[in-house]
Amino acid sequence: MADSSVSNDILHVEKHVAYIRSLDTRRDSLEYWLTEHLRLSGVYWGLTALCLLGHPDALPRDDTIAFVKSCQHPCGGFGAHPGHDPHLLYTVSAIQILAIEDALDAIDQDAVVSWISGLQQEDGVFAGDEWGETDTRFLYGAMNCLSLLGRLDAINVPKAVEYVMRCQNHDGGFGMAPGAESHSGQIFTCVGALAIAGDLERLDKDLLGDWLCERQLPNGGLNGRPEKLEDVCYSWWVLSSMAMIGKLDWIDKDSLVKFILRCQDEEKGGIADRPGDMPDVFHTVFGVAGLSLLGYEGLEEVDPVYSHLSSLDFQIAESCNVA
Ligand SMILES: CN(C(=O)[C@H](Cc1cnc[nH]1)NC(=O)OCc1ccccc1)[C@@H](Cc1ccccc1)C(=O)N[C@@H](Cc1c[nH]c2ccccc12)C(=O)NO
Ligand SMILES: [Zn+2]
Repeated sequence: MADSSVSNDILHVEKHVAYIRSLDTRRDSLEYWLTEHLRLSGVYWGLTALCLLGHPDALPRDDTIAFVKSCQHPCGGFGAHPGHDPHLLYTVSAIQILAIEDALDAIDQDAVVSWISGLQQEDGVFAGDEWGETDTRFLYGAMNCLSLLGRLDAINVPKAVEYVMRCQNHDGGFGMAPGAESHSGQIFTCVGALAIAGDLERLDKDLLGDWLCERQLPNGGLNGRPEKLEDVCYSWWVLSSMAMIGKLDWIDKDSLVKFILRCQDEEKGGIADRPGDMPDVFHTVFGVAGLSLLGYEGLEEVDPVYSHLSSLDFQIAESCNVA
């Protein structure tokens, strides 16, 4: 039960740090074992949240790097956990963790690069693994990874951009494939891919900005598609896309900040998808990242393209001028 004495009009930084640090110790919880298939992403979410909250050293750096290394397969790709098959989703998380820890030289980078470039299809899109399912999420993941490694030269970027533009809908949004319905998450991946490729000018920014700001509901939260419920993580996918196209001021920032703060569990720490629900590390990182983008004081700056610390920009800038 929410303790009425604790207010939810401020960010309870220390509670969230303690919540994240407690995650790895709760091996008794069913949730811990049910999320093994997401573990490497979970480490990325926890580490990024701690960095944005100003506590980068709260997770043991050497253990984190050792865990990431233990997930890499000889083929170069990473699984979500030792023994899990390699997939682009978890390879993205692995490279983002190592970039944040400034430990990219701890892994076989050439193997990662050749595995990712091997996933690009004729039409420019990427498969998530050798089973061949394609999605703009994987195209963005490949661009994110390779630009962090300074190896965008290893893939056909113009072909990837051409595929993304084929996914643009008449409402200005993007879906997971050509003709698929506009969806805030897929918009984030398509706009992020164009940003990394340096091709943002190909977007219809006003039409897309209209679609994105219509995601904001009277309660201040944002949803992922028309008629859907508000959700903290969708607030992030919409907000970061708005930031990338320079239309952040089209959002009512004050009511969104209040919505995210209401989603906190002010006793146990952590942020949920909407007020009153159980918090999890995924919504915690995207809630904090959203507050950072909205300029909430005391938070480290977040990079909307890579959804992690903007202090890594020097690396990204270098790799981008490779494109
Ligand atoms: C697999 N995931 C999802 O499907 C979530 C589920 C959800 C949470 N709240 C409402 N639904 N949905 C989600 O991430 O949708 C956003 C999205 C969708 C497509 C593309 C990009 C972002 C979540 C995990 C999860 C599952 C269940 C409950 C809470 C979190 C997830 O891992 N999302 C991925 C989506 C994603 C973001 N960037 C990417 C780049 C490449 C590939 C995937 C992603 C992620 O954030 N990776 O770091
Ligand atoms: Zn969510």
